[in-house]
Amino acid sequence: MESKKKVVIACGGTGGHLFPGVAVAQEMKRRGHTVRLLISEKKVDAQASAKYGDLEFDTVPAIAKPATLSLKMLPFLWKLLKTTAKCKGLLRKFEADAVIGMGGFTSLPPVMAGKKLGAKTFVHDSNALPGKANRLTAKWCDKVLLGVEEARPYFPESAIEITGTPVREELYSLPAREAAAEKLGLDPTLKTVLVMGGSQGAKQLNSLVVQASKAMPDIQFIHITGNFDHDRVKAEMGEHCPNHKLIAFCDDMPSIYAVTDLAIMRSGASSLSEISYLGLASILVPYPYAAGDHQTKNAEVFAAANAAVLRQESDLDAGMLVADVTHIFAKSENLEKMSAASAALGVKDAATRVCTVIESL
Ligand SMILES: CC(=O)N[C@H]1[C@@H](OP(=O)(O)OP(=O)(O)OC[C@H]2O[C@@H](n3ccc(=O)[nH]c3=O)[C@H](O)[C@@H]2O)O[C@H](CO)[C@@H](O)[C@@H]1O
Repeated sequence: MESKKKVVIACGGTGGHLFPGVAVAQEMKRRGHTVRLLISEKKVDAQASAKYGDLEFDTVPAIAKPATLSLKMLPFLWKLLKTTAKCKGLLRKFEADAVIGMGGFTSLPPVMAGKKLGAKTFVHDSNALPGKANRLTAKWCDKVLLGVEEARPYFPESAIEITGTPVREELYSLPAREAAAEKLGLDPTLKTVLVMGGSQGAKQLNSLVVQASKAMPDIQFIHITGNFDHDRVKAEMGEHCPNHKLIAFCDDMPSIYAVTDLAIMRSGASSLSEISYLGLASILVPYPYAAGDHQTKNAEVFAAANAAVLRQESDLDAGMLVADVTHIFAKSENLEKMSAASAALGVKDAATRVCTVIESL
């Protein structure tokens, strides 16, 4: 019989790391393993993990490496060592057999601690252009699990497993559109556009969508602004916008996706794994300041497959957004083709694939 393992999943820092970590935890638990998630002390992690009361979380300090070699490296290295020592304590107490880091420098100390204690170590990277922390960690960990083929050239071939990026189990089956629309205060019969800015800010995109929606009164918009930008967008929208609903942060993505016909969003890897899992069409506007412009690389995968329209924020105006949305909705076959292309990029069994690799070592 398969031996049961104790697995630590390091997934702090942003929703893009946390939610795939939750997805892995849910599947490992379902298979009878014991799991513990390490997240950061940031508010965003506390907010995003709050609804997963059946999972066990510990916090470790968030670590960010300075962009350039400077004196700032000294406090970074000190924090790295201190946090690794703290992680060693947590891992010893938990008697971890395996540690998987879901990306970002916040994942580095737990995986380093796991390596020092002789646990099996893994990193998962969901992006087409992998992050620096994962490229560093991959040099000495047992397996590198990738969300997309495009990341393959950045890692040692012998360590690679292509798994896709897991989505949380509540997305496996969505509520009915009518029920979800009622819950969200929307009209289920109207074409519905989801706007999702991502964790790092989408001020300009948020403003452009507000202008664009005013020109498309027959289409309804459900717009996640991010906590930081909600009041500004609300003020900008003004009083009478019956077709445009704002949410600061949503802890019920299944309902949101159940009513979505088209998404206008950043191209963070986790959001992309979700829309492809669900076969949703999109207009992608990469976050312009993402490290190495990796969101453009993510979006290019979707645009090349005709699953999405790719627009750079610097070139975009409200008129272009109106034209894109109008064109996509003009014929049902436009949306159907994009949706089918999106679904073809989705990896339905990503959680199973990740867990099978962890179990195999
Ligand atoms: C700016 C930046 O560098 N962001 C990076 C960050 O993702 P970042 O956290 O910005 O964004 P992602 O799109 O990857 O993930 C967002 C996640 O949050 C969820 N969500 C979002 C809004 C909300 O109200 N409720 C909610 O649950 C989404 O469903 C999704 O699961 O890590 C990703 C994975 O390495 C990268 O691809 C992104 O480029």
